[in-house]
Amino acid sequence: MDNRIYFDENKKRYINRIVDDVSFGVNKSECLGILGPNGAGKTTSISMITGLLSRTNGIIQYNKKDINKTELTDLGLGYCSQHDALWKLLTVKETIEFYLNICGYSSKDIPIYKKALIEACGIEIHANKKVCEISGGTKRKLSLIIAICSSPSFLILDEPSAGMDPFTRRYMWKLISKIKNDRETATILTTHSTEEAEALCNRIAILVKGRLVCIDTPRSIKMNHSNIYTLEVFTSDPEEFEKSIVKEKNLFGLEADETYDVESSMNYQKYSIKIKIENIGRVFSLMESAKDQRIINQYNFGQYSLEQVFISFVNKCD
Ligand SMILES: Nc1ncnc2c1ncn2[C@@H]1O[C@H](COP(=O)(O)OP(=O)(O)OP(=O)(O)O)[C@@H](O)[C@H]1O
Repeated sequence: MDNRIYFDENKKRYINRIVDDVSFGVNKSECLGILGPNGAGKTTSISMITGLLSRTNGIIQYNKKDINKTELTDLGLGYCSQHDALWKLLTVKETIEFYLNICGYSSKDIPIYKKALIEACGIEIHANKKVCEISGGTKRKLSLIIAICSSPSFLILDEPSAGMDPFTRRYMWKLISKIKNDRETATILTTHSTEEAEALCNRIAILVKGRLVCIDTPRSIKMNHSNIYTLEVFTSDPEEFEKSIVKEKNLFGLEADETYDVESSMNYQKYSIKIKIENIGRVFSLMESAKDQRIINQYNFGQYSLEQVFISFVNKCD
């Protein structure tokens, strides 16, 4: 049995530790992305970091202030939860005014900040609509406005762009990056999207089954897997390709004890292989000649993307 599931004699019930041995820090002007599959423990981690959930072990500090010994309002924290917590019957404007009020802005300043926030998020045309009348993407933007309206030093975003179309998502990415750079905000965000993590984050922490399996810059994560390549082949005769090109010609220049992974479907083969750099030219030239001989129709050969590295981490932990 997993040692994270144990029986608590005092409470007379089983306890399941969802997140285990997770430790990291985030600097000013830095964005750390927590990347993980469904159920990895991202929201649980964020909930502990923001004090919404208690924890059994460890320390959480904001600028050396312990979260347990400091008033939440003194931490300088802005939080955007995964689920939009908005009042349906307030308008967008009224919602922003309400939060600016709570943050202590004067009645003279509120209209100025409200206008600036609405413009920054590009939601001017929705400003007078009720929350129940705006789309999911606009609700996410409004939730982000609420998180940033106190000008926080620390910004925590749980899947900020969930449910957004690619255009809105990119707009949101620009906005989050601008906040981070202009206000030197330390940001933590969770995401399933390697594209989002790469676009926004200075460092990425990969969380699988409640454990950190990797934390580094996107470039270093990819570089550490830079000897892994994928070859996609479109062919009407996969068996012939496998026999005459992969095996007989030793397509990947592998030693006798080296192997490759292959996924097959009717007209398609996908190989994942560790390749020595000196064999890369060989793959291209053998694939071009296979194309000339009509053994294959088309191919695609390249280095592992961040997404493939992420999938490989998740598969290794299965
Ligand atoms: N209140 C709860 N009681 C018991 N188990 C819970 C509770 N909340 C979450 N879990 C479990 O904790 C694990 C981690 O959930 P969590 O929501 O943190 O994952 P996540 O990485 O944020 O997932 P997703 O990407 O789907 O949002 C899951 O197995 C989930 O079933």
